[in-house]
Amino acid sequence: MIPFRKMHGLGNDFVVLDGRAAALPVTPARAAAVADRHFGIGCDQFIVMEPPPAGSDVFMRILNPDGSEAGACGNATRCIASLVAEERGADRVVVRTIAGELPVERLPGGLWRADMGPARLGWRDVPLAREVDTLHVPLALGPVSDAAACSMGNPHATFFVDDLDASDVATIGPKLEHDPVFPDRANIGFAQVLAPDHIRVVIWERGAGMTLACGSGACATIVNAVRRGLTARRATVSMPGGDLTMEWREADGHVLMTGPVATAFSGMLDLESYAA
Ligand SMILES: N[C@@H](CCC[C@H](N)C(=O)O)C(=O)O
Repeated sequence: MIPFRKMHGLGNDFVVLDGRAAALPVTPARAAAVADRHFGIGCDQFIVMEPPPAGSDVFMRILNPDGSEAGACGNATRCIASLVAEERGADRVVVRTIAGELPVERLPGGLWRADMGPARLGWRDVPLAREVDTLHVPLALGPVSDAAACSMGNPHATFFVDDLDASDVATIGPKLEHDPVFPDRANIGFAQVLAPDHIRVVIWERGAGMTLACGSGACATIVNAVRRGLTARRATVSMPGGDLTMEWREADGHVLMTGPVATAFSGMLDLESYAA
């Protein structure tokens, strides 16, 4: 039996395993089975803490409920950083993912600020299947068109809409996720600018579906909104699960994300009882 912790950031929820002391028998199929909300524990992402490479405090492996691996998960970055920081009595830790190093610091009021790294804006970075302007990707389905794309260590596309409540994200999102223009698929955001410092967004997550919040999606939203001249570099990004405070820093192009972390419960998991 393996101890697990169920955490979330704004309702974007995670099963967290600690594989730092010894390797765990994690496979994509087992992660998918545990993430299943009816036959497993249920989560948006299955997270494994692994020994830290040099220069970082923990390695965070991110698996989606379909078993695919992701390079970034903003909400889990804050959660895992908070665990390691508590262990060490530290206020600042560096989380490493397959996409890079993410420094995270504790702020007053139970908040954590993650430096999510630079937004990558080239078509090969996203990646897109062919050379197109990432600020105006020629992609349209039903009522939405003209996506803005970027990478936050994982691929994102944002559609700016006039009325988010009229957008059928759950129907359109999966089709856009699998559009051939995204060779690695993509997380799809539907964003409504409310004010120069406030955006609402709902994200259809690659490999996961509808989630209450997506940290890397909030990063992509502010980046694409600024690139389109729709908002300032600092803004609140509101999602169904709550708000993140975002900044796309001018000096170095890094995206800073501030928000809460929470543990819902912990328990023991018989991982090997799931088919590998
Ligand atoms: N919930 C995450 C993003 C998780 C990964 C994503 N589904 C992908 O495959 O890229 C976040 O908070 O950023």
